[in-house]
Amino acid sequence: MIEKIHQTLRDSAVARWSALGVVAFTMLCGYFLTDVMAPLKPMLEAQLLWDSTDYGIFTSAYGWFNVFLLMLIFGGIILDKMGVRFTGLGACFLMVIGAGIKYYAISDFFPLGGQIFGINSQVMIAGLGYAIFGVGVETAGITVSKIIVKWFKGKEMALAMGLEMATARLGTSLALIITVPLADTFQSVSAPILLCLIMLCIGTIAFLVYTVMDRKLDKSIDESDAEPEEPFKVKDIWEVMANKGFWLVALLCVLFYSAVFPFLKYATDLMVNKYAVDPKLAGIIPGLLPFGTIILTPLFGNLYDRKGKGATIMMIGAIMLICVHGLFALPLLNEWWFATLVMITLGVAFSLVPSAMWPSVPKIIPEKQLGTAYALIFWVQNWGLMGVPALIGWVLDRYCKLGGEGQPAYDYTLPMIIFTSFGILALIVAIMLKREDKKKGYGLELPNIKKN
Ligand SMILES: NCCCC[C@H](NC(=O)[C@@H](N)CCCCN)C(=O)O
Repeated sequence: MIEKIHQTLRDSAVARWSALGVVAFTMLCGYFLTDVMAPLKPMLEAQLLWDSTDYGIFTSAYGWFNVFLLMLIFGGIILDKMGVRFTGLGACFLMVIGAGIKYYAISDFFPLGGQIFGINSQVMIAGLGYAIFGVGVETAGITVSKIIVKWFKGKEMALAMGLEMATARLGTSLALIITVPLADTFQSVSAPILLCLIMLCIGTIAFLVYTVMDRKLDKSIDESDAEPEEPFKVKDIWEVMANKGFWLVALLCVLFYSAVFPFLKYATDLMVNKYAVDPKLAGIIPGLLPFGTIILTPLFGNLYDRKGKGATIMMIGAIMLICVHGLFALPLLNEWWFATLVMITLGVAFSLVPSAMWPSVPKIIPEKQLGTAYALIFWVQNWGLMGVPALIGWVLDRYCKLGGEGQPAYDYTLPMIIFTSFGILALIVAIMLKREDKKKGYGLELPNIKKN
């Protein structure tokens, strides 16, 4: 009898996995647009006359509003105060608006030749759209993280987070693999962006469906005799920020992700310039990376749920990251098959760290502060997502130009040394996090599934 009183909708496996499927699809649409321009870099240079600095500026726009206008932090506070339905829908609308502006800037309707602040106006307007989209997709990301904790705490939380990331990264894979063929078929650089825009509209409808499920979950929680959650207060932000474990996760996050997502933005170009892969096929090799993580992230998440060892998993991932970028930096085996093997190894590293890092946050931070905590971590991470692509673009133009025929050719050694350094710093932070866990007893090395 008592058991029955405590039942809520999250105790239904069908309900919680369906809810996950719906929000994960929304994230897939978001990730598709996030990475759609990466394989187009050579085309943007050849057809729209962008250079690497333009591309770096555009790519860094993703974080402009999140970082400088603190939009992500506001997003986290709104999330904790207003809940997942309101915040998630708002985030979806921002993604659609941003994608629309970006499409307009890259399409044939846009008048070429202008400048804003001395920068190609097409780059700036596309950047503006990407910046608005960036606020939307990042806020959607923290909202979905909170949704997963809401449905899966004490259950298969790391597996659920792993599956959500896997689905979202399917969007990255799609972006890397189908973009160039699509642009070629329609003879237009903007065609893939239009497809993203349509997908984002469908993703928004999917989130609308989720809001119905969320309402039902809240109703079932109200009807059970579960303890009501304490409301979020502004002082909670300071509490989160005073937590050393939180800062170590945030630092690990920015260092690790700075060596992966910004790398992916240049990986197609690296394949062309270092491994002499045909530009039409070059997106396939980096496209394997998210594909690998699609299988491995849930697998490692499941391992963490059952066996624990979260802090150790993060350390192993950081070590692998160092080896991978080190191998890309070294002047050896400039062959496509070697690049493919190294990329697959990066996929393993990129599955290990996130599968353990994100589900570790609820072990360090209480649930009512989770929106704010995830938002702050994403905010710190966005400094890297914004700054590193711009830095690499500048380094390529300034120090790495080789002056190939027709298209600019680059020596990628220096950028790869920069990415390797992020890996080394990430390893140091991962070691510190393991020590802090021992001291404070967060339970990062313990399984997530609570045995009844
Ligand atoms: N439950 C946490 C999910 C985070 C997933 C993580 N995403 C991010 O870190 C985003 N801030 C950046 C997304 C950039 C997309 N190219 C992930 O591993 O995808």
